[in-house]
Amino acid sequence: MISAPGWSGADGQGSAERGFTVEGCPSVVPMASGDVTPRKRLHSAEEAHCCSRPAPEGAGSIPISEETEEKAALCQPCQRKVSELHHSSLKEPSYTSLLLDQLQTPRGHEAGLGRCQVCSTPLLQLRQEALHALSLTSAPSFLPQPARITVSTSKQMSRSQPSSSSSSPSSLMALGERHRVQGAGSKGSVQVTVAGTQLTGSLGSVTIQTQQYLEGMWSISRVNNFLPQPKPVSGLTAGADVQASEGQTATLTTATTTSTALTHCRLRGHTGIPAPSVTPSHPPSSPATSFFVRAAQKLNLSSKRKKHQPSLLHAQEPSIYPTNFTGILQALPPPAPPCLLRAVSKVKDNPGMGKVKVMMRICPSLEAPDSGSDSQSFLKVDSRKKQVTLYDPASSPHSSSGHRRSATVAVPKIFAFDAVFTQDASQAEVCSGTVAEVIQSVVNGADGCIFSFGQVKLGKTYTMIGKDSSTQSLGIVPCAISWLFKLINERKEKTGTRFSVRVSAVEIFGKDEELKDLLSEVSTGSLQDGQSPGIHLKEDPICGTQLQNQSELRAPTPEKAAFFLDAAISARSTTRPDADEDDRRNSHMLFTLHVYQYRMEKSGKGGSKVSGGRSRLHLIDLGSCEKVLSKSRDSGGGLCLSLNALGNVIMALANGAKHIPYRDSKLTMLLTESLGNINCRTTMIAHISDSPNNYAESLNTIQLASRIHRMRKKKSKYASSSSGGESSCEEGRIRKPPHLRPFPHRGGGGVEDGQWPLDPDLPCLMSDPEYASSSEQSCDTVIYVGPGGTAISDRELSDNEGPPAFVPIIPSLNRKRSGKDGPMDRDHFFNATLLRSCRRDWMYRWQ
Ligand SMILES: Nc1ncnc2c1ncn2[C@@H]1O[C@H](COP(=O)(O)OP(=O)(O)OP(=O)(O)O)[C@@H](O)[C@H]1O
Repeated sequence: MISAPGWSGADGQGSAERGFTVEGCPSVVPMASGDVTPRKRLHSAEEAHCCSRPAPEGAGSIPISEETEEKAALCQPCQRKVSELHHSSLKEPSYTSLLLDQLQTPRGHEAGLGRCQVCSTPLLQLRQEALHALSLTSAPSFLPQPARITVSTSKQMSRSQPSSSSSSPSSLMALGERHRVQGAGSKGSVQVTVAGTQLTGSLGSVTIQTQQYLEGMWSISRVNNFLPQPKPVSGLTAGADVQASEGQTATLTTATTTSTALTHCRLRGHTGIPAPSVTPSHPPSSPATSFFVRAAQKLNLSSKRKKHQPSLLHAQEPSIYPTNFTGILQALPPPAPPCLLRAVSKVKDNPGMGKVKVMMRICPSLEAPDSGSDSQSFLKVDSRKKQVTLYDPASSPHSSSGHRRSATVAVPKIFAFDAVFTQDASQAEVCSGTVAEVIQSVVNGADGCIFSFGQVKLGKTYTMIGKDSSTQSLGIVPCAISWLFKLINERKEKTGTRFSVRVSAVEIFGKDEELKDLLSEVSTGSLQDGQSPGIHLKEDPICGTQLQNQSELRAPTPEKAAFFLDAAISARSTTRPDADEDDRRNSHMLFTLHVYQYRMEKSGKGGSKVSGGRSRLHLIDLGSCEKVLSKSRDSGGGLCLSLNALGNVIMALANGAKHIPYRDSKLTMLLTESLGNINCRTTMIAHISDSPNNYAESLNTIQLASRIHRMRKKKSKYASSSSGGESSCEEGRIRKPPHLRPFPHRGGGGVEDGQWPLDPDLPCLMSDPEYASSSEQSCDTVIYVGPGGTAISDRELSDNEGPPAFVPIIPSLNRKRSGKDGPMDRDHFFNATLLRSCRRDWMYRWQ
């Protein structure tokens, strides 16, 4: 311990704690600290010896660069002490390390070090002075003397040195202390503090200069050559992980920004040149130096990485689920097909609602390559005509597949579909060909449904979900998520409509068709609650069969919706490692995107009305049909009952049967609307194999698909549970685009005006006699209005993250009006639901 005459340790604590800046006392070397309360010291008896000079107002720290000034500020014993320390250091280099050690003494231990009884200068300061003098007289390569650290911010400079050159802002700071710039405003400093024992005897902290903080440009000051001079390098050496290799922890603190902002920083020398880099041939001279060199390299590298590949950083984030569609959608979302966005501004005729679109995907056979010629001979595709021609391999003269040839040559069977995707079709082709139109309908207010269908292991899940390994392998569900949000954003910008998207995911699994809420774990955070007891199908007299109590979680971004997809896939029973063939065959996943939308509109009489509603996009990955299409139920050993029931429903629909056996299975109950209701735009993707060995199964699938393709949907006896944008009219008669329902207007005008003033692209449906059809009478009502019918702003809306409450039709209202206006009068219905809405606590938070 160094001691000096005239030193007392009594009052050292306070000033040591507070820092070293002294305001209004030129005889004391000011030290950099923003926390100083120097006026206390001015009033002390000791400070009576000091001259008084008022500091500029607001000067947090007074930079001192003139050695003579520093000397003059000290009393004579102190000056002697400084030169004594200085000479000792010059004589014995190890003495410098000793001084540094003492300067890094934790603050709590400084109480006993004391200060000069004449001028109150702390002993620590004298040591720093000695080291500073040493640095001025030593060679530039002198490394272990970083007692002075340049700390500067533009704000500081402007305050404390309004007329001085900005190139010399410097102040002193005790090592090991964190420096906070007081009142730095928009500009501040960042200090890297190195904690740990290995740096004893060397630098403990360095402050990163933030001269161009506003521009996001950061730099580290090279202090007394602490960081090596910048040298041209051929390449950057990757810095080892600081924490791991050095056993040190680096913490970043800043007065005005968070530590994450540092990832944007660019390290530069204090002259503004590029960040210092070192060649491996110049090894760092001390652990501290090497630490900061590596830190600088690391920051520089991460900044470059971030600049060039911003999204990949996110993609690398590991998923907590087996799949990571969240990451791929965030980093590399699939480009939207041009037709998707083109249609945003061109909502005109909307044909095709009255039937299920059927597309055929031919899956490459996993068999030996020589079977390719067989495939050519039994299956021919005309993509332009969208036709598939099947030749019975048994009757083919070229057959080499072991099929027994029949005596007569069978007539080729030709089937036409809405699209045929060959073995070579990419996922992108399939997705854009199937998804775009359905999404447009959903954003326009109708329901949509896409489902895959086919025999075992033909790529149904691959088509619907795909793989998360690349954008090219994404399936329909992730693409639909990404494009739906894109379309919503376009629509939002164009029309001012506000949207909210929610997600639900349900599995029907097992031969008993159990229902499982695949998102219950996410919504409750509970692991054991995968099979929600509350989820069930409910028969509603107005809306038909509805799924009740499933989790419906808000997805403000596509990434969030993809996160729910990851969660749902993970919770699905087929993801279990012990899932067998039967499990896979009997597992159907219904992933639904619920789109809520509304907009305020001016009505003709100076009032306004709110229109909106809900539409849903059902994306269904069906299980496999194993001999499901054979004539009798008994013929299939591992028969999937759900799909058998689906086959029966489709047959009944295609044959125009009066009774459609929807209730035979939960799956068909859920698909009732999608298959039978004209208000839902449905697309089926049937899968067949290109192997002649699967001819029988392929023929069955194609025949069923063809029936569905010819089938006409009918007006449902139930009201659509969606907003019912699509008018219930016969196929071919639809001339109006799907539409949102108007809510009751405020202040006149509105519904009865028959006007739709805001969106010229959307012709008014209110004048259409078919508009007042069952489709507009939803049994689920979305609440967008507050008390008094006023619109709720984004800020006012709250979101309990729960599913929207089910708002049943009030039976009395229904009875009262049914005789006159059909099942229920439109305005009466709206008023009823609006009344309920006003009482409702929950609201949606809009994006
Ligand atoms: N077009 C394709 N391109 C590349 N791989 C494919 C393709 N179709 C299917 N596969 C692969 O074939 C395998 C089986 O596909 P998938 O699981 O999607 O079939 P599935 O019909 O859903 O099966 P299951 O009968 O079990 O429901 C998967 O590994 C999938 O990646």
